[in-house]
Amino acid sequence: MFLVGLSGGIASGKSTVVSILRGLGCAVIDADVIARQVVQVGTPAHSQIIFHFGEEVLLKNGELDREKIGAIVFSNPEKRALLNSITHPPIRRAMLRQTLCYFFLGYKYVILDIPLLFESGTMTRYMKHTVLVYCDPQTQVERLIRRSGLSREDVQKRLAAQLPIDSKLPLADHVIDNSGDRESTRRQVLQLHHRLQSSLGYLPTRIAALTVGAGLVVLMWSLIRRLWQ
Ligand SMILES: Nc1ncnc2c1ncn2[C@@H]1O[C@H](COP(=O)(O)OP(=O)(O)OP(=O)(O)O)[C@@H](O)[C@H]1O
Repeated sequence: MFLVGLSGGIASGKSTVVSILRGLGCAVIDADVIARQVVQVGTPAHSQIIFHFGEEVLLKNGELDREKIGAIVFSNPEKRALLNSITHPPIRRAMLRQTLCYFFLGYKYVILDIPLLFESGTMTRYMKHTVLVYCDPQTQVERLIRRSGLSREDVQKRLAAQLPIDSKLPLADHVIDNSGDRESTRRQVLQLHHRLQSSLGYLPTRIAALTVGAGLVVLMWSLIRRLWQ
């Protein structure tokens, strides 16, 4: 099995592409969903965040006020590093657990949908392939306005706070251009899926796992034989 990192820009079409991939039966791990799960009420990360950031970052129902925490860490790199040091280890563990599940289920590749994959600089090294869901900046603005109802000015501000999507183009192994209609995107996703599915990149981990498994069986067998003798 091998890992495929998928990312894009705000409203570039990541969810659209992921839902096509899921429809094809692909294994997808959503980093955003995991990031929410690990800070749910009652989790160790939730308690640590209250300890370091105070109860003022909570909503009335005890959940974290993501907007408030976002505003704090946006302007304070130390707090951002602190928050990351609390949340990243359980996120990594959960991703690893899900990846192993898919491995044992026999999937050839697993897609990790990571919004800041290219910005993180470290995650790409674990990926055999990286995919950028691209959308030309003008279409991106129009779709974001339509989806959010924000003014053009606010949308431009949001986009300016992110790495421009064009600068991610040279960083990706594959690009799905979602600037056109949904059918064109679907065709590109199908092509990519066939390419990844027919790749032999999954063999090294399978062979390694089979070798370890066979080694364990031999070890157990010789232990049992010794006990019987
Ligand atoms: N090919 C397309 N044609 C028309 N509209 C599209 C297309 N792809 C996506 N959209 C619309 O654009 C908006 C953004 O798409 P989507 O939610 O897939 O992007 P995203 O990258 O997951 O966004 P974000 O990360 O900001 O949540 C949605 O309203 C979606 O319906």
